[in-house]
Amino acid sequence: MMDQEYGFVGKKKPSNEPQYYSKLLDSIIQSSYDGIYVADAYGIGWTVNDAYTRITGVRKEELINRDLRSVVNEGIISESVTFKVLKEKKSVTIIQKVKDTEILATGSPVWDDRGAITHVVTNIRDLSDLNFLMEELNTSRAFTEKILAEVDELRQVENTKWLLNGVIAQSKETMKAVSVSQKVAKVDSTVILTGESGVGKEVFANIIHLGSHRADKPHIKVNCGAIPAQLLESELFGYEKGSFTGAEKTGKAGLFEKANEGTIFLDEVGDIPLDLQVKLLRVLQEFEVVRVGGYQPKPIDVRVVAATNRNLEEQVQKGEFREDLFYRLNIVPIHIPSLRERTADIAPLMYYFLNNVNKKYELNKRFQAGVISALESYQWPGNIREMKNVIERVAVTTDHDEIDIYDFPDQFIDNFDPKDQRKKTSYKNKGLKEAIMDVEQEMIKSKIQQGKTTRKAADDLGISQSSLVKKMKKYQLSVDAYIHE
Ligand SMILES: Nc1ncnc2c1ncn2[C@@H]1O[C@H](COP(=O)(O)OP(=O)(O)OP(=O)(O)O)[C@@H](O)[C@H]1O
Repeated sequence: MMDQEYGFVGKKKPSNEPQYYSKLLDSIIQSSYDGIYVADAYGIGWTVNDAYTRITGVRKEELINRDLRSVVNEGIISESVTFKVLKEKKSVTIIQKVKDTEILATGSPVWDDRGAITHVVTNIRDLSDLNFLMEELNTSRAFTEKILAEVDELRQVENTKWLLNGVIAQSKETMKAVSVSQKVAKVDSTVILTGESGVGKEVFANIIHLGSHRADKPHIKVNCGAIPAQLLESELFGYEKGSFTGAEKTGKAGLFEKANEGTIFLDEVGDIPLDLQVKLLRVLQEFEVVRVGGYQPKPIDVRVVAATNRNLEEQVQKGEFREDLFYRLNIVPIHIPSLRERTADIAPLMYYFLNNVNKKYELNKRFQAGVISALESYQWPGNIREMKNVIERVAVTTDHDEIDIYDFPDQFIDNFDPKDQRKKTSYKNKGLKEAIMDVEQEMIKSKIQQGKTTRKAADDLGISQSSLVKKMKKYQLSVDAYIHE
């Protein structure tokens, strides 16, 4: 059965003769890819394989039956691992020089039944082979690191896309504010966002919080102007039990405490009454809060982002805002321009809000040609908030799908000058190039206004999707605000 298992059936069984094993051992030693050299307990060379000669260039006759001491003395090998093994009575690995080749030599003792060393088997490897492998490993490690860094970068870009998802930034002015916000998000400096009501200061506060290391910690938003002055202190800093009538029995943590480890967004900071401003200044200086009715300061780790639509410098001059608090808040000021100052954002914002309403209410509304340019010249006193609301209102109240300028409230129509519109589309006073560009822009706008995807619009216009996207960029028609399938 065993014979069958091992494939000896019909063949000659291996001999038990010592010569047979000696031959077998020799062929095992010869078949090794590593160099093998065996010496006896006296340091006399016993056998050596061809790989040893291949690696070191030392011929068999220089080693076999020769005392290793003389081999070392003749400088054939730099030092003997065999003698080290014989001395230390254990396996030893050294780096050895054999005829100018650096090799890694591992010597291992062979023991007899009485515990004496009879031979030392030395296994050698060319270090240049190993160095080569090491280099390859390092190269492949460096390559892997590069790939990982690229993956990280891509992930970062993805995160940025996600972060900016829903934030339209087409104009240079808005892009600059976005880029400063993203930079400042990485550090803990106090930021003050300034700009008229409805320009998107809260949107920028979100960019800062979400881009910071505090992104998964609380983001507490306080509209300081909306909370009655007498309540604001206890809202911001909390109160101890029984500190005033109507207070919760257990006391209450303030918004600063709730924002611990995260970000607190102090909207309308210019509305904070003077007496509270002192307390806020202390918090910003010491980073600790004392609850109303309490004495014990509590340390807090909060990043402060403030916003105001007032002119704080003017308020300081009038004595309505503390100068020291102003400088504390004004570490990184970011001004968000009004919509009038960034007209390049108007068209993409309009499409963006109309798309949102269409999706939300399953509508199919689109702007009639001319509506966008009329709205571009509107003054937008209420900024983006006004635009968002008016587009939603017009989209849901009109019966027809094509939104006309006359569907907008009166102040928009008052602003709309049809003669001016005609002038805009009259090419008489223009050069050929300019007139062609105007027609091109008008045609693209009108296709896009029909709510078409860039692919469909490109088909209709008889150009490729990529050249449509290029042209949209050229005419500053936001590409991101449109659908691309
Ligand atoms: N760049 C933008 N892209 C898309 N939507 C925006 C953008 N900026 C603002 N909005 C939208 O406009 C509206 C008003 O923005 P937000 O509340 O941030 O303005 P604000 O400056 O903080 O106003 P206030 O001074 O009154 O607090 C919000 O619905 C917001 O989502």
